[in-house]
Amino acid sequence: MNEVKVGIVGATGYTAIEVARLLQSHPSAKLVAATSRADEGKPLAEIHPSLAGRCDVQIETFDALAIAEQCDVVMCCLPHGASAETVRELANAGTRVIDFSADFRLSSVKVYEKWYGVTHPWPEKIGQVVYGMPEFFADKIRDAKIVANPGCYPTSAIMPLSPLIKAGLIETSDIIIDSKSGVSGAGRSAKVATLYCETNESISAYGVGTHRHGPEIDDLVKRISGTAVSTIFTPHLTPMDRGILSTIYVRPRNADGKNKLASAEDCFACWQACYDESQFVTPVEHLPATKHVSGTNYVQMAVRPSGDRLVLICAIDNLAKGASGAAIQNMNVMFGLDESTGLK
Ligand SMILES: NC(=O)C1=CN([C@@H]2O[C@H](COP(=O)(O)OP(=O)(O)OC[C@H]3O[C@@H](n4cnc5c(N)ncnc54)[C@H](OP(=O)(O)O)[C@@H]3O)[C@@H](O)[C@H]2O)C=CC1
Ligand SMILES: CC(=O)N[C@@H](CCC(=O)OP(=O)(O)O)C(=O)O
Repeated sequence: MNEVKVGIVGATGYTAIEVARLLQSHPSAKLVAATSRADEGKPLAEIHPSLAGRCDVQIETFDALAIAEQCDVVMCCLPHGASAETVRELANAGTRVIDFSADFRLSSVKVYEKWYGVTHPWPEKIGQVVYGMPEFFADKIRDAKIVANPGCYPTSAIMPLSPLIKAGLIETSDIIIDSKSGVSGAGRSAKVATLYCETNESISAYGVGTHRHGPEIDDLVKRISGTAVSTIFTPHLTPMDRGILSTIYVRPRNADGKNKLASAEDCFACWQACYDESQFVTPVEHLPATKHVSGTNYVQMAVRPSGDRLVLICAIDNLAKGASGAAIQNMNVMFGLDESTGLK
């Protein structure tokens, strides 16, 4: 097929620069348009100097029809709440959209409105948009007009948990997810909590019991495994640029009528079978670290016994498999390319 023409809405943020960077080495896709409200008229490379000399796209003001005319697909990199209306305008204008926000990820409007504290502008679409995790939903992504790109923390929990729940190897309640993220996860817009002086040499928990990614994890694990789960999710901000490490404490079950509890080896074998065909998800023997996957679309996961529990460790890069890498992977699936094109 012809080169896929890509636009970015919200082009001055962190996920946008990662999309632009990945597209520089994509053999079958090209960045052709970019928009932002504050920096209209400037070269994109002026906002993201690492693009100097290799990207001549100028930032435009957002106009759905103009963007749709230029692009086969638009990466909508706006904050949740602001994204849904823009996604609707783009879809109505006839282009395909990958939405980076959480506006279409959940199955229920009620749950969305409770956790996000806003009225959804396009509620009838909730539950109709495919979740952009090709490892589980590639068939629907292929023909989708709109794809809801997964959340970063949820990716690091859904991928290790779902196969184990589906195989009945672990209990569905009493799952504790302790996650740590680099500061780029909070986006580029200045917030006091993400300033250097606040984050350097310090680790802090936030959103304890209230973080909006808890319901996303439970919703997706249920959709993938067919079984309802109830998790406890606590995120932490750590002094790194990028990366997420999730440490997940679970209880093993007696699987398949066997009268012994599932072992770490059983879980590892389950992951190997589930992700046998995956080009990015890698069960590993070592304990994964964020550095092992930094700047890549890979997911590394390991399991260890500890007391009467099993401990799952999963590492991703929040800006790659946690956002822009996943979006490129989704785009590849949508346009009939090998899913790893431009990502290896
Ligand atoms: N950072 C990460 O690791 C991840 C981020 N995401 C999600 O991806 C999306 C983008 O995140 P990220 O790149 O980090 O965000 P940033 O804060 O870095 O950038 C946001 C972009 O959106 C534009 N924008 C901000 N507010 C509005 C608004 N109200 N209406 C229209 N445009 C707006 C900004 O430009 P301007 O103000 O000039 O218009 C900017 O270009 C978010 O939904 C985020 O939750 C998902 C997974 C991981
Ligand atoms: C470190 C940090 O602040 N992380 C962000 C989550 C990252 C993100 O962008 O959220 P979505 O994946 O849902 O879009 C947060 O906790 O809100």
